[in-house]
Amino acid sequence: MVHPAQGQMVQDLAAAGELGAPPSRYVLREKDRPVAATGAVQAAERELAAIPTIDVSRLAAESGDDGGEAAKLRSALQSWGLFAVTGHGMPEPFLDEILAATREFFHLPPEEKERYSNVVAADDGGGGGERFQPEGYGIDRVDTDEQILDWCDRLYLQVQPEEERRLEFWPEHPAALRGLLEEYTRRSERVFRRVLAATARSLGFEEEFFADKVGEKVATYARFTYYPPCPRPELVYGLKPHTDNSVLTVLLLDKHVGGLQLLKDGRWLDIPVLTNELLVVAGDEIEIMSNGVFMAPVHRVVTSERERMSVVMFYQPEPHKELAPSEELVGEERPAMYKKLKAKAFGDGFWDAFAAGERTIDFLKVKVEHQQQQPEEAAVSTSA
Ligand SMILES: O=C(O)CCC(=O)C(=O)O
Ligand SMILES: [Fe+2]
Repeated sequence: MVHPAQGQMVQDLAAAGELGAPPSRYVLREKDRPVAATGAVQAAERELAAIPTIDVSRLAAESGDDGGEAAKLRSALQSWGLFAVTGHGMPEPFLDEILAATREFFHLPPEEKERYSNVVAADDGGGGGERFQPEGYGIDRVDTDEQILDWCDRLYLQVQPEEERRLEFWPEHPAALRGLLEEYTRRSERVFRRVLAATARSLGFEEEFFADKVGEKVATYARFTYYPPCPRPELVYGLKPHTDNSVLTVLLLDKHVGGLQLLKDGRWLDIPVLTNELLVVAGDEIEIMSNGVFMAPVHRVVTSERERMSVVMFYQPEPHKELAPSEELVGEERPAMYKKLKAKAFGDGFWDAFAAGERTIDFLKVKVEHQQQQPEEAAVSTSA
């Protein structure tokens, strides 16, 4: 069974024109609305985040002398949960080509994109019907009438391991897209591997510390997101607040239009538009594996009157791997903050959690409830 709203692409809505305001399905409750919309009037209220930058080429230093870059990485992950990446070795024209191909894909006629639809024939025998699957082109999963929908369409593809690729969902047009995606998959994984190794080193572990827990055949998913121009950006989310289902996420952002925001110390900050830098974000799985030393930051996307794109790579552990706080990071001072579960169970839970607007860690009740001091006791001790 597929929810009737599943078939409505945001891009088609936006293109129908004369759209005075987004339909009610997209309109946020007042308390959730992004206060600082992209209009000039509110510009003064917006706060551009001075995010840390890490040079990944320095992280590779074999001698171990990286000029303090790993220490910087640890501090960036602990205070921000994300950072801009330089030294990734990808030439700017290459990144531009990927964004251009993404734009070209989303600008194809609807019937061309529908060939890769994430609504497929139900294969449960008998009755026909359709079902939603994460892979392919469309909107994110709609579960209920009440769910407020995000102002974006996306193409979601598993790119690794290679034998898991379902090429029938890889667009044939524009012709350059497949090759670009293959090349980007290779290059982006190098960034992921380097950052993961340095993350381990920054905690005093061997470089393979996290890599072994993740496995050689990381499950990698590419998400191409298209945020159509929105007539009333202050009423909707491009993408609702969430943390990523990943160990780490590597993002290639639109070079012209901002919109990504980070929740830091209770405030939403704008991630600046980057040019030749990538962005790395810590995901739920590193939060669990590090026993909360690194926390996945909550982020969201706000829209504007201009279209926007991003190409995002999610790196997840091999599905059969156990996801758990690393023993070396658990002790009397720091008891295990998360329960053990299979990487696949966590990954599957993400989609239910995302549709419900919750963090997977909360939705699946992965946090361990530690005995807290009772409020009465606290009151007694302070008044004594
Ligand atoms: O489009 C963006 O800037 C961010 C997208 C994002 O957070 C995601 O795909 O998980
Ligand atoms: Fe995200």
